[in-house]
Amino acid sequence: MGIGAAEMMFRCVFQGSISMQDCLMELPMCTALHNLKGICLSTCTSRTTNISFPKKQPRVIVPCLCQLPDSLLIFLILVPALILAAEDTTSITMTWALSLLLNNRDALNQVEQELDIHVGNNRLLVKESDIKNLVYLQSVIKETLRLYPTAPLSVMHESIEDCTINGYHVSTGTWLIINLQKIHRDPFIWENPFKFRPKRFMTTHKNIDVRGHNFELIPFGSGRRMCPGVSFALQIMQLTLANLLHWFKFETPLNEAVDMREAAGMTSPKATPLEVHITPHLPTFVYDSNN
Ligand code: HEM
Repeated sequence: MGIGAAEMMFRCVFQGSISMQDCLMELPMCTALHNLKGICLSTCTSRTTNISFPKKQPRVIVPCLCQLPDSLLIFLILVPALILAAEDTTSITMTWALSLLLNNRDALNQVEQELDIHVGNNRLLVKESDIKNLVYLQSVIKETLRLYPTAPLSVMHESIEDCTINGYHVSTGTWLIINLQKIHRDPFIWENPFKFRPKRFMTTHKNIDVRGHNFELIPFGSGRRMCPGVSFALQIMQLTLANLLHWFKFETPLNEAVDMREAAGMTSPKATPLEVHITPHLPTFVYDSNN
């Protein structure tokens, strides 16, 4: 595939530079989609030919979508879009969190201690109700999202009317790209901005959260188009990371530092795969139990 499916959708939705048909041609070929793709392609072709687009407007996806039946819309567009938006982002963030912890063994020890205290080593599952007690782990996730926001340049927005922000005139139709990573590493806001210090969210930045209210930390964006998956993402990441670190002891091969180089793209995955050695962390009988 010359261009990623996500990027295709992006260009289709935001720039109108690629038609919906081309965009759908690039969707991943999972079995369900393979069968449904043909239906959608023909549906789109027949439906879009009768749509008249305003002359000056680029051809965008929304008018096409509005004409699809709801069920088709959900299965062909919303479900893949949600999978695209949800899968990469959470797995990339968890990989960075684990990498940061492996390069900062004190922090890793602290997470393990917290789990020992609040979950204990005679219980297998960390439950949702445990998360409120795992404040250090929550801070680890926040600090990871600060240093490695999954969408470092967020998502492009376009102003729909002239406005003035902080004395700067912004005309209608201006494209706005926010450099989240730059804001998250601003030395005027964050002391030692490049250091991994989860504790800052328990002390100096205790009241800063990631839900779009504090503009110094907006990995999920802010305002009416901010990420609707924020609560789900935080819950999944906290629960998954807590369980992984509770079940296993993580180490790097030969105890080497993890390579923290980032790959380029709309999202920012690690440039190289994360390799770890895992060994059981709990007594054997706990793994045999179901609790
Ligand atoms: C670490 C996890 C995640 C991060 C960092 C993240 C980040 C973002 C960002 C920065 C945006 C753009 C906001 C803007 O335009 O200002 C966005 C949009 C979006 N996200 Fe997430 N996201 C994550 C997980 C998820 C999950 C789990 C879901 C779904 C279950 C999801 C669904 C969406 C959708 C549907 C949009 C588009 C919203 C719109 O345009 O109105 N995201 N996300």
